[in-house]
Amino acid sequence: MGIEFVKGHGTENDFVVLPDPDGTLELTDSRVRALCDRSRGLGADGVLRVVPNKVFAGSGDGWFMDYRNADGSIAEMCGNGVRVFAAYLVDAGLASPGEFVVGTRAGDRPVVVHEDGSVTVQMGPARVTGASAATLGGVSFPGVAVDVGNPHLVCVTDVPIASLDLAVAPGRDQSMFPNGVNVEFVNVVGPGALAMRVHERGVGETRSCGTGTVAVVAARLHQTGAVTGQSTVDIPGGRVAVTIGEGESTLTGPAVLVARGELSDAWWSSLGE
Ligand SMILES: N[C@@H](CCC[C@H](N)C(=O)O)C(=O)O
Repeated sequence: MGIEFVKGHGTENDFVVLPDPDGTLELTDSRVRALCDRSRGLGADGVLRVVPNKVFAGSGDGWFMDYRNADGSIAEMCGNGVRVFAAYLVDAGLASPGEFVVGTRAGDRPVVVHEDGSVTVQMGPARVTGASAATLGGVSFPGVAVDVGNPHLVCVTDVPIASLDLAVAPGRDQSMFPNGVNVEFVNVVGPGALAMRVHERGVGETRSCGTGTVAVVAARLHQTGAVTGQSTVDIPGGRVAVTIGEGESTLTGPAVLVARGELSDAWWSSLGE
């Protein structure tokens, strides 16, 4: 019997979900790259391995989201991924609708799966850590560095984001972001309304980044001298709502399960370990 998978997305940031209740799946970097490849695999921005906390961490109840970027690298947190992960747990009967907690490398993330299928995630603190700049096409974009468990550089600009070429990774200050960074370009489109495009570390341009949307709202509030507030964020894949509180943030948006199936054993084995 092949390995079970589910395909899903959150505002078109898409994932292959791999249930691994015994923690026995050999999820190598090369297997992640093959799964995420849109020509030779299923195609996705990342992989969400579903493993019990007690298997992953040796203790605890509930489930751990073992997130991998499309290039096989590990990231601390994924805001769209955790919504899809929560929707999968409910759909699979592994959690009840309503409130529960998902384990991540950035810490526990309480989630609420709503009746309409949207999911609210308590994303933890969004910490402004400094100022930096991204370069794109020879142009320097001043930015605000924000840590949402993973690193972000938020560049609010008057240049229309639709005009930017994000096919290549923006340049960054290597000493400030030695492990890479997710870079967001943001236009202010109204009071409490932002629009964003993102180049994700380990992936490339994606149609949405949940941690990125939290980072841009925190950065925009910081620029305007505010500590708390809320905003919608439009991304190419849809819209999410973000609230920044004192030392806490929440993200609400859709989570869609698209398909389920089995990986071919022969294909999986051919990828090696
Ligand atoms: N798409 C995600 C972020 C995934 C991790 C990121 N690429 C990183 O390396 O930090 C999201 O929705 O937050």
